[in-house]
Amino acid sequence: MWSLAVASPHPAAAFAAARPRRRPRPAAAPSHRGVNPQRWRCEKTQAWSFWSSLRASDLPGGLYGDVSKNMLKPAAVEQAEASAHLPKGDMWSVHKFGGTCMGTSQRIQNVADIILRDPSERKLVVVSAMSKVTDMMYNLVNKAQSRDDSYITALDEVFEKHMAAAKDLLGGEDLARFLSQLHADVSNLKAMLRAICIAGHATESFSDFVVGHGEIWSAQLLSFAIKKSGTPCSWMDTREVLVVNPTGSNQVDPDYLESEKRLEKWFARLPAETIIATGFIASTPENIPTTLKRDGSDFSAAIIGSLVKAGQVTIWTDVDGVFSADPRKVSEAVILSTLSYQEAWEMSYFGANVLHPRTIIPVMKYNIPIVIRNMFNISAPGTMICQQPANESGDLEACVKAFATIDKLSLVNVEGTGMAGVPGTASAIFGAVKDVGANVIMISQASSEHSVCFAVPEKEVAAVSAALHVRFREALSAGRLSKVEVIHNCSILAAVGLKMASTPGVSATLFDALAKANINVRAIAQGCSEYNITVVLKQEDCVRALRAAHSRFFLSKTTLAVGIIGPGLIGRTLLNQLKDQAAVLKENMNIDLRVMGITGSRTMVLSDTGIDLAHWKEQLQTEAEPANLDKFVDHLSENQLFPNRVLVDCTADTTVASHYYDWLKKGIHVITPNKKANSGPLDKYLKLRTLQRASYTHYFYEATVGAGLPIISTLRGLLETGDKILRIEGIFSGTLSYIFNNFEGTRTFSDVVSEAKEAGYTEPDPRDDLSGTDVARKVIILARESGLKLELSDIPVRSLVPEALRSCSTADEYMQKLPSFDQDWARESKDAEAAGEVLRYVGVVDVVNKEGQVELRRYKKDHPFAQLSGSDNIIAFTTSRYKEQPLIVRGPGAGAEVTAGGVFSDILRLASYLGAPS
Ligand SMILES: NC(=O)c1ccc[n+]([C@@H]2O[C@H](COP(=O)([O-])OP(=O)(O)OC[C@H]3O[C@@H](n4cnc5c(N)ncnc54)[C@H](O)[C@@H]3O)[C@@H](O)[C@H]2O)c1
Ligand SMILES: N[C@@H](CCO)C(=O)O
Ligand code: NA
Repeated sequence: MWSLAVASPHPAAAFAAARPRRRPRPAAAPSHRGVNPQRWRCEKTQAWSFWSSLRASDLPGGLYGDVSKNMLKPAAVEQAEASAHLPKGDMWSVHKFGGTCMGTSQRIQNVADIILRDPSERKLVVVSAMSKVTDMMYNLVNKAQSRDDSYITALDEVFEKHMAAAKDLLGGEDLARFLSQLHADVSNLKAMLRAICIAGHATESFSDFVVGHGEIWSAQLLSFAIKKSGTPCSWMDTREVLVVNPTGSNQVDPDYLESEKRLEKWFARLPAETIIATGFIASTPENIPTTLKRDGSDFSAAIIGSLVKAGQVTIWTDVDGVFSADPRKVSEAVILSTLSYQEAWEMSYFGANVLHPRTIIPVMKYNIPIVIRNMFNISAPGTMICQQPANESGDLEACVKAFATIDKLSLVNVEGTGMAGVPGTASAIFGAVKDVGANVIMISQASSEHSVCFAVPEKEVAAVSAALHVRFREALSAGRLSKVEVIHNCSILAAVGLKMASTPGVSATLFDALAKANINVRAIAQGCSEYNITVVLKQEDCVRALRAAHSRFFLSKTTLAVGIIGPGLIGRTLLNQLKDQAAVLKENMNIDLRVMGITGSRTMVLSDTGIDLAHWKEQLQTEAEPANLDKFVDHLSENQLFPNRVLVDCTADTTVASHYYDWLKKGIHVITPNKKANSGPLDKYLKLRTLQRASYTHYFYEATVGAGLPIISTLRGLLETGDKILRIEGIFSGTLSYIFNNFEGTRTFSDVVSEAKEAGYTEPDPRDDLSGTDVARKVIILARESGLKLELSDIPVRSLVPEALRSCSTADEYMQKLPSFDQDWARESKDAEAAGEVLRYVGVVDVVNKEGQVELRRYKKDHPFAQLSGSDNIIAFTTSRYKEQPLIVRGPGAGAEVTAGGVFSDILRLASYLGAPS
C-alpha cells in the first residue's frame, strides 16, 4: 500500500495536530435530539420489512423473532436514556480502522487508546471486522450452501475468536453482556446457516447479513473497550442508518438524503459523543441488509463523514501515508504530507490503494480533509488529502506529487490516411472496442489525424484487434487504413500533480529524465485538466523509468549503477577511490554510486544492490563466477533499481573496446582510460562517435590522453567555443617522460624502464610505450578529436624497441633481454648531452597539414620540454586564439592515482549530466 508524502509548505501540513479543524457548523448538519419513541417504532418497522424480504422457506421456524430482536437491540439502545445532551459547536472527528488495525485484542485496545486520546468532543469511529473474520464468515456461507457440515465447527472458531478477544479486553458485567449477545448471535447464525444448508442456497442478502456480524462484533468489542475507561460510548449498527442502492457491477450508490434522515433518527434515540459504527454494511431502501461491496469500510467512513459534516476523517492503516511512488520499486519514495482530492483520485486509479476513488467523493463535496495514518506508527503525521490552493511558486518539484505505473498493457495503433478529416472514425474505433467489453486506459491522437492509438489491458487486446479488423475490413482493403497494429508488453508511467497545470517545464523535465535513462516513449497523453501526464513505454523499461523520473523530480539521489571491467592497477585504484569517496558523494552531492559488478578476464562478481567495496577482492576470490562479459553487461542493464548504468573499461583490451557501440546502443554509458576504441579503425571510431552524438548516452575517455590531466576536455572547450586548432605538440607518454627525465649519468636504460614499470606508468606490456605505439594512439585520439580523419598506420613512429626484441613473446622476456641494449642507449644519451641537449619523445598533431608524427627528438636544455620531471606530460595547443603563446597543460601524465582520478572525474561528470548538482 502507498501513502502520500511531499514536503509541501501548504498550511495543511500542520494538520498533524490531532484535533480536527473547527468550522462553523453547517446548517444542514443533522440535528441530534433526545429519544423519540415515535421514531423508534419507525425503525422497528423497517427492521421487520428487511426480515420479511428473506424467503421464509430459507428459515427455520422461530428464527425470525430472535434475529429481529438482535437487529433491533443494539447495545447502545440500552444506554439511550442515560446519554447526556450532545454538546454543540464542535465538529465530529471521524476515524476508520480496518481489519488489520482490529486484528487482535491488543490492537483493539490500542485503537481504543487512540480514540480516547483524540481531544475532539465528538468522535465517530468506523470499524471493519477483526482481520480474517470477513473471509471466515463468507466461508461459513459457502460451506452451508454446498451442504458441508463443517460450517458448524467453522462457526465455533468464529465464536471462539471473539470470545477470546472479549476475555482479554473486558471483564465483569461488560464481558458478560458481550458474551451473552455473542452467544445469541451465534446460535441465530447457526440456525440460519442450517437453513441455508438445507436449501443449498443463500440469497445475497442472507449472505450479507451473515457476513455483517464481523463488523457488529468488532464495533461492540471496541465500544466496550472504550467504556471500560469511563468514557460513555455507543455502537451503531449502520444497517439502521446507511441506505444504498445497488448499481450493478459490484457497486452501490449511497442515498444521502434517506441516510441523513435515518441518522437523525438514530441520534434522536442515542445522543452519544463517542460512537463506534460498523463499517462495510448498510441496507437497501427496503431495509434488506447489504454491503458497500468492494468500496468497503473506507467508503462507510467517507459517507458518514459527509453526513455528519465531519471536521476530519482519519483512515488508520498500516502504512505511514501515501508515498510518492510505489516504495517496492522506488526505495527513495517519500511520504507525501498533503495531496489534493484530485491527486488522491489519480493516484488511487494507479493502484495506490490507500483509498478507492469513491471514498473521496462524499468528503470532497464538503471539503472535509481525509488523513491517512499508520496505527502502528503513531508518530508519523501521515498524509492529508484536502483541497489545496493553486501553486504560486511554480516550483517543478511541487508540481509533480507522485508517480505511478500500470503494467500488462498493449497499445493498439490504428493508422492510415483515410482518417484525417473524416468524422466518425474515432467513434467507429471505440465503438468496436466497447462491443468487446474492453477497457480503454489511455487514448492519443496527434492532430495530423493519421493515427489513433490507445492502451488496453494485455488480456483484452486480442479481442480488440480482431474486432477492429472486422470493423475496418473494407477500409483496410481499400487502403484508407494502412494498419491496425498491436504493440505488446507496454506499461504506463504517469506523473500526477494538480499543480502541473500551467507550469511550463514539467513535461520537459519528465521527458529529459526518460531520455537520459535511454527510455523510449511509445505514446503520450495529457488531458487539458493537466493532473496527469501519461507516457506509454516498454514494460521492461517501466521500473527504470519510474525511478529515473522520481529521482529527477524529488531531487533524491542521482543513482548510477557501475560495472568495472579489468580490476588491474587502474581498476583497483578506482575501486579504492570510489570506496573512500562514496559517502561524501552521497552526503554532499546526492550521488549514489553502486558497483553492481566487477569482472576480470577470468572471474567476475555480480551484485543486485552494490558490492561492498571494502571486500571486493575477497569476493572476487571466494564468491566469483567465471567471467562472461555478455552476462556481466546483461546483469548491469537488467537491474531495475538504477535507471542509469555505466560500464567502466579499465582494460587495455581491443575486444572489450569493440563492444562500446552495442553498449551505448543499449543506453549504457561508457567511461574508459582504454585507448583502443578511439585509436582503432577509423570507420568504427566514426560510427561510435556518431552514435554517441545522436543519443543521450555518454562516452567519456579523458584518461586516454595525459591520464588525469584535462587534455580532452581542454581541447573540447577550445573547439566548442569556436577556436581553431593549428597544432598540438607534446610529451604524451608518462613512461617515456619518466625514462628520459631519469636516464642520466651512470644509470642504465633498462633500470629506468623497470622503475617506470614498477611505478605503474607503463602499459600492461611496456613495449606499447617503448615502441611509440601508445604515443601514436594518443596522437590519433587528439587528431580525430580535432577533426582529422587519420588511421594509426598514417602516423610515422620511431620505435625504441630494438628490432631483435620486437618478437619477444612476453613482456617479461622483453624486460629480461632489454639490458643487452643499454650500451646503445648510453651512447645516444651521451651524444645529446655533449651538444647541451636532452632526448625527448614527442608527438605532434599538425592540424594544418592534416598529419601526425611521433619522434625521438633532441631539445636544448632550456626548452620547456627539457624542464620536466617524473612522469610529467606536457601538451601545447597552438590555436587561432593561442597563437603567439600556446596553451600549455603540464603535470604527471601516468600513474595509478592520477589515472583512476581522471576516470572517477568522468564518472562524476556523467552524474552531473544525469542531473546531479554540479
Ligand atoms: N597506468 C597508467 O598510468 C595509465 C594511464 C592512462 C591510461 N591507462 C590505461 O588504463 C588501462 C588499464 O591499465 P592498467 O595499468 O590498470 O593495466 P593492468 O594490466 O594492470 O589492468 C588491466 C586489467 O584488465 C584485465 N583484463 C584484460 N582483458 C580483460 C577482459 N577481456 N575482460 C576483463 N578484464 C580484462 C586484466 O586481467 C587486468 O586485471 C589501459 O587501457 C591503459 O592504457 C593507464
Ligand atoms: N603508459 C601510458 C599510461 C598513460 O596513458 C604512459 O606511460 O603514458
Ligand atoms: Na586526460
